[in-house]
Amino acid sequence: MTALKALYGGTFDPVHYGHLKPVEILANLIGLSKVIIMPNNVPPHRPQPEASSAQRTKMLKLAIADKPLFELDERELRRDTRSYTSETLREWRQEQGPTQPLAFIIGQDSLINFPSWHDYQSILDNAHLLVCRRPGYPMAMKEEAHQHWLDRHLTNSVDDLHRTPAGKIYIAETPWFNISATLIRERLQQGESCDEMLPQAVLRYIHEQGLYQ
Ligand SMILES: Nc1ncnc2c1ncn2[C@@H]1O[C@H](COP(=O)(O)OP(=O)(O)OP(=O)(O)O)[C@@H](O)[C@H]1O
Ligand SMILES: O=C(O)c1ccc[n+]([C@@H]2O[C@H](COP(=O)([O-])O)[C@@H](O)[C@H]2O)c1
Repeated sequence: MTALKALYGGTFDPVHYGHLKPVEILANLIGLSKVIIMPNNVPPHRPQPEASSAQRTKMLKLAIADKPLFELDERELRRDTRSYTSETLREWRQEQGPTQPLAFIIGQDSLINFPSWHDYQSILDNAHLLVCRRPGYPMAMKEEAHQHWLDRHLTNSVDDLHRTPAGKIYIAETPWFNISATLIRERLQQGESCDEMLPQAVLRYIHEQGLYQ
């Protein structure tokens, strides 16, 4: 059996424990030996981040320096156009061949908005979706047609993820972490502590660079 490979895309402005901890637990639950973190360059569905791509990448490097589970993929940083996941996964699929099991990791909030993503249907042609739970977001889709789409692709079987190349959605029983980059940026701006929310090395870098003031 070929090992399932998983890509974890995000804006990471900044990276925090709400990104890292659920995914470490997910990796244990379903047997992922690597998670490839991929910062976007031009987020498709939100304003440009406060930190530059170089600063967000540096923060990711600091966050994963002592975590061998994670490695970094900078491919989206080399594109100046919007970082559409469908394009990235098409390219990754071509590199990995048609039978390699591939997955894209998202949080529950991203799943709810997933049908608004560019060419979203094609994403499942190239990868599975692995979803981490997140507090404050519903588990049901907003529109009935999208709920049917979700139901058609849902699986509870970890074996399915490892044995098929793409096309399944797996909602993992990961714990809730009530942390967001927005909350961290707001707290830092108000001079409030964020010590428990992100790695110390990332926090030090934020202060050194004068970010989020
Ligand atoms: N606390 C969390 N629990 C589970 N998933 C999360 C959490 N925070 C972020 N994610 C997921 O990580 C991915 C990257 O998220 P992103 O970089 O936008 O972080 P964010 O905290 O949501 O940022 P912002 O507050 O700026 O919108 C997304 O798929 C998102 O759903
Ligand atoms: O392709 C799209 O249309 C699309 C729309 C929204 C988000 N994404 C991707 O989903 C990941 C999480 O997005 P975000 O904005 O929550 O950081 C990140 O890799 C984004 O580039 C992709």
